[in-house]
Amino acid sequence: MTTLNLNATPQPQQASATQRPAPLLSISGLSKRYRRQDPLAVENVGFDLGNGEILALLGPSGCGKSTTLRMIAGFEHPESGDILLRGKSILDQPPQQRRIGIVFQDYALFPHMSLGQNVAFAMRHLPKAKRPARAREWLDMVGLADLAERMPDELSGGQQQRVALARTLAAEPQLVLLDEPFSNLDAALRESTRKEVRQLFKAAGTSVILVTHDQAEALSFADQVGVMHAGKLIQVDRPERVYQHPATAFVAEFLGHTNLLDANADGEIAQTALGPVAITPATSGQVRVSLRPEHLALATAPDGQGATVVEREFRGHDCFYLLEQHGQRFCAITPSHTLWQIGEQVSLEPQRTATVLQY
Ligand SMILES: Nc1ncnc2c1ncn2[C@@H]1O[C@H](COP(=O)(O)OP(=O)(O)OP(=O)(O)O)[C@@H](O)[C@H]1O
Repeated sequence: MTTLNLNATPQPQQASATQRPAPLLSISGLSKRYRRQDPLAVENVGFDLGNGEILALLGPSGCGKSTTLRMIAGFEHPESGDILLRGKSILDQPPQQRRIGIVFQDYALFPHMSLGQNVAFAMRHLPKAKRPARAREWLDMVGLADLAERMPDELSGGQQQRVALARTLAAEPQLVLLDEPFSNLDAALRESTRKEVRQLFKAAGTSVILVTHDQAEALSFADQVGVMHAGKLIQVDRPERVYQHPATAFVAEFLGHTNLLDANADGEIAQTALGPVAITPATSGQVRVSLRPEHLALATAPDGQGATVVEREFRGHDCFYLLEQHGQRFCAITPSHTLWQIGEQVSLEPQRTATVLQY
């Protein structure tokens, strides 16, 4: 288990090139506009992906995630920028030459072929005689070797998704792109499938880019999370860093509930509507900070003092509260062993360092 030191000095958003081995994929200044009258669908996007690394591109509908993926795959051509795979530009290569595997939402197995045939179909780089045995190995890797003779319509959605992955991996791609691959699965299956698929990629050492608008999926599946908004890549960092130290109010709010507080900073402390709060990075002047609801502690306050509980959502292991103090609203999440009722007076005590946001 990783213990987060929330008071530590923030690390740079991306480690410098000298600390990291040469990336598998390096994207710089990537922009795309579909029609002249439209705004840029993707604007000046850049990031690196290391060998065996999983990156999630996360953002709301229409922010440019799929367009970025389609440019990497070669289905769209960028207006500007470059895409380097193992140090060489692939912009002039057609999709089939890029050796990039893609898994879409509708995993589209060939309905008239057995699972074994579906997987073998992807292995055109191997002699025909070797394909069935190798197909079994890939199916074994996704835990479905016993079902090689079955037809796709004889499988559950999660099993079909695993076959689609086996088929993608069987082509031995340099990089795998996943476009919302779990969104057709029901909630319980989605969680278990994505856990299995992550283990599979890690075991195979596959480099992956996942596109999703589901923050829980991005945080649990990826080694790095890139948050996109209106065509721009706002922040790329480890999941715990983007959650604990969001760069902007948009990132903070897209990754979960937060308290956005206007504050007057003086070094490592800022004055806020909740009193003095420790902040990072140290700064001075008027700032806006993000304080997560689980970083606020509640305690019973005398009548007429503190905040009033306005809403309460009991969630089993914890409880989500909406509170009002001097006309301002705050949210808090506390363990459910102690519960406050709507209308009760509580004091709000910041427990952790708040993050100074960029405007
Ligand atoms: N073929 C197209 N022609 C014109 N505009 C397009 C085309 N494809 C996407 N767009 C526009 O480009 C922008 C980015 O779309 P994109 O599909 O990349 O977003 P996204 O983040 O993947 O969204 P979603 O999560 O809904 O798939 C949107 O404004 C969209 O309407």
